[in-house]
Amino acid sequence: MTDTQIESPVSEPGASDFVQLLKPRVMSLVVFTALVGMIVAPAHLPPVTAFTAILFIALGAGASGALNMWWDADIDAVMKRTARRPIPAGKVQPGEALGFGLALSVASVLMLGLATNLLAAGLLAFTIFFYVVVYSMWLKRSTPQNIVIGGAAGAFPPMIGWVAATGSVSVEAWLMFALIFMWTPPHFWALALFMNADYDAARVPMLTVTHGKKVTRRHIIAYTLLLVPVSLALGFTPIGGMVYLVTSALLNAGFVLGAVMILRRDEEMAQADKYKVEKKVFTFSLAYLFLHFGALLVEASLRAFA
Ligand code: HEM
Ligand SMILES: CC(C)=CCC/C(C)=C/CC/C(C)=C/COP(=O)(O)OP(=O)(O)O
Repeated sequence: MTDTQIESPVSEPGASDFVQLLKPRVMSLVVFTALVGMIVAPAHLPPVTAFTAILFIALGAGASGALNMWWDADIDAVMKRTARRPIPAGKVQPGEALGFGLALSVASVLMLGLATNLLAAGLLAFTIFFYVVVYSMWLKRSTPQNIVIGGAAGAFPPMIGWVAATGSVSVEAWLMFALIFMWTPPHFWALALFMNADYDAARVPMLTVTHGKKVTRRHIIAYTLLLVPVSLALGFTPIGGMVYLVTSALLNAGFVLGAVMILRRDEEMAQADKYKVEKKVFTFSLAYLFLHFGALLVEASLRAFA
């Protein structure tokens, strides 16, 4: 982190500033995917243990968000989308965010280990490390492949949920990982197409900045096409089924269509309608992931009542 443009504190930080450090909106999808990973697993935890485990996975994810905001405060201060975050806004001091993030990281890993098992705790620790050190500190500022590799961090939560319940990793857990891993690039690049100015100003080497939007549009369709077989494959495992397969086929058709529309547009067309299609595809990407995991949940309930 460098010491650019971070205002000195204007007031005592409030609880809501610390909640913001946890990146709660992104956390919501992390918690949901972890919960589904836990519920669809073949072994089940007692309800109180399951609730405790999800709470600590959520806190671990939040802790990594706080550490990311501590490290990226200089970038966040420059970007319009992030300038009002607690550190650049001067509401929380960098040292406070660092202490908060470290304390929560240690506590969440220890507590998950005590509540469930060592492998789940180890995976949570590795995920926090991957997001903070590998993605934020290393890749984000050094390569346009940052989000492709770094996206692995966001792909671990369902596997952590699964391992918390079963104590081991399996093909289904890897496929849930692969689904999020392949989904992350089109999810992020759709957004980068209309947020490019922010990354350009902050000199973050996102693909849109280093290779331009035309190349990014091509990358979106390529990764979306790779996502299709990966997402459908889950439907043929013991946690899949017809409901999942039909849902996945429809969602994939929608995502591929969106990616094709993005590919066929140039910058002039996108600017003319204020990136309407790119914005829709970004929103659709969130629904895509949510509904895939939702369909897994439906399959689990059908099995439970069969
Ligand atoms: C390295 C990988 C990723 C990058 C670079 C990325 C980037 C972003 C960015 C920049 C936003 C806009 C946030 C805002 O408006 O403040 C966003 C939104 C979002 N992302 Fe991602 N994302 C990544 C992976 C993920 C993963 C793995 C998940 C969950 C499984 C996720 C869930 C979400 C959600 C739920 C939102 C919407 C939040 C809102 O309502 O504003 N993202 N993402
Ligand atoms: C269990 C656990 C530890 C999970 C956490 C992993 C996680 C949610 C990773 C998601 C990656 C993510 C939201 C990147 C945002 O990029 P960015 O940080 O560059 O975005 P920004 O510009 O909004 O800060």
